[in-house]
Amino acid sequence: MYKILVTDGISDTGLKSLFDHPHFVVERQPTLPTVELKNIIGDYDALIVRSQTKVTEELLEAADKLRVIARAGVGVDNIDVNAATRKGIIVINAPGANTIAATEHTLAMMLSLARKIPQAHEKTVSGIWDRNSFKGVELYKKTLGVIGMGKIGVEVAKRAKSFGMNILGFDPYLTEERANKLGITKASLDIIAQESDFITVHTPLTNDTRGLINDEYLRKTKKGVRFVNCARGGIIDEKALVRAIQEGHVAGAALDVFEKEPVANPELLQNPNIIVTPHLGASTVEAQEKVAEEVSAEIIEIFEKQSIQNAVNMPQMSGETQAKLQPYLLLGDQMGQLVVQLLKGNAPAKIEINYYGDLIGEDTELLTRTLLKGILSYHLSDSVNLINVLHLLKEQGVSYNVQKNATNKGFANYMELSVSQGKDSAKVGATVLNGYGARIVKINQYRIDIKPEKHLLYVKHQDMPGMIGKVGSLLGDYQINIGTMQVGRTTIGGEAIMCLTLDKKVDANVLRALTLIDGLNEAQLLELASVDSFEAGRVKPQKVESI
Ligand SMILES: NC(=O)C1=CN([C@@H]2O[C@H](COP(=O)(O)OP(=O)(O)OC[C@H]3O[C@@H](n4cnc5c(N)ncnc54)[C@H](O)[C@@H]3O)[C@@H](O)[C@H]2O)C=CC1
Ligand SMILES: O=C(O)CCC(=O)C(=O)O
Repeated sequence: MYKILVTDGISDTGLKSLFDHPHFVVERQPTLPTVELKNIIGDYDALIVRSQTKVTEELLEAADKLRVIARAGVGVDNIDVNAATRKGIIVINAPGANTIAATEHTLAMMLSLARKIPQAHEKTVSGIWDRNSFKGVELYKKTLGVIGMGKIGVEVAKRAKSFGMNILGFDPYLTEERANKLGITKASLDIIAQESDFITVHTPLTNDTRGLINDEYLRKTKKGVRFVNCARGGIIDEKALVRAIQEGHVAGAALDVFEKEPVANPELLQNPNIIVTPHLGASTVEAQEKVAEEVSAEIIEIFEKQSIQNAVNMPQMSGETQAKLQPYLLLGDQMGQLVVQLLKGNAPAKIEINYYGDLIGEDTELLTRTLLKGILSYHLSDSVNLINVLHLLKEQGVSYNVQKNATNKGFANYMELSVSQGKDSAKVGATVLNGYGARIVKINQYRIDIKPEKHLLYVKHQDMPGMIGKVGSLLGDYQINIGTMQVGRTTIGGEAIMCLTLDKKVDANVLRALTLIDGLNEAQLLELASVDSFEAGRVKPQKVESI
């Protein structure tokens, strides 16, 4: 049974799939301050929040069982994603589920700003019939600058066009071709400043966008410009905005989000040219049901099928790429485990990953993380997962390098993993053979061909007659059945290897007996995760218990 804590106002209808699920217990709490939440968070496997609950590092320190933090919405700036990543906690969100709500709110705010609707409403309900103070402006034929042409920015632009507005768009990812398709003009921030009558921002709050609209930018804008911010407080510098409005350069602003929420700044709240709403962009019945539905479905997928779709702290990839990588994931994890054992339990200081063949055309980030996780899990066991593996590597001071090679290694696809620590090094090469599945085809300098199995015996010996028979009969004496046996050598009569798959684990006595065989230099037992303990989920190659 998994325990889910839901804080903030989240739709019950949207949470139905979790409430109805026999493996989940859902408990609700109002928005709680960190000190109170800290006392209870240790009991829960997942936490669902909107934007009010602050998921801080301090809170996460007490979250010993927590596997998933779900943001029922888009922006995750109320969650310390880095701290969650360090703890290996998956952070998911519901991108797109509230796009229409935020888009419509932006349009509502722009129209309200243009026509002074909130001010007129307030005066009318107070009993004053004033038809002179609220002359507005039209949107028709005006220029709208949209900064951030992501999901919401694009939908705002489409709707604003239907008002007869001319749209200028700025986004680092906006291409000329896409702008043409949307019927808008791709513009620089400076052009937007010089030509826009209205400017609306739709970016996340990042180091780049904090204070994007500041004194300097405002000075470049057209006199009488109006601003809308339904994205994140802080993208527009509030003090600079108030100054520009007081100076009469900016005609007004409509703000749904603030540098500090709840907003208390009287300069904003008492300015007659600034209209405000309390972060209501996503507050529609439809959006709230949808965000809750999406995160509930995703939580069920993660816990039941080990599959993650919208993790903020995991590489995003298409379903097609996930499907293509799937056959390599278990193999990648096993290669990692194998190579670190070949290093005789030393922790590697350097890791090299090389991809060849079909793999060079794929987004291999997930596979790389899987290989690295396989290595680190040998020493760090369950504390390492695909979320925190890069962080843990950095913390351990292990460097890694990934290369995609155009040269051919004789297989349609091939990956090679090398590790080193001082003078010691180890290498494993593997491929997935069409119709035959995964194969380890190289161990150190030796070519072999083995199907990865849970129990492997790796033997180094002199290349001389009778060795295979001696090893085989000794294992037989101990009632150990051999699945497959492969030999490899680089020179006739030189050092050779044997790699055997065994039906059960051999103990230290067997290893000692093996090393007494004349000509046998070394025998090492290697253990790999079995297919069952890997549970090949689409993106989660590990049972959630060991995330
Ligand atoms: N007021 C509310 O209740 C709501 C607010 N939001 C906020 O709206 C914002 C946009 O959301 P979506 O469109 O869903 O996100 P999105 O991820 O689809 O789009 C964001 C866009 O901003 C662009 N961007 C990033 N840095 C930029 C920069 N320096 N200059 C220009 N563009 C930049 C990105 O390239 C991306 O295209 C987010 O901050 C989100 O948190 C979203 C929903 C509701
Ligand atoms: O949950 C909310 O109401 C806030 C929505 C929001 O700001 C977001 O999704 O980024």
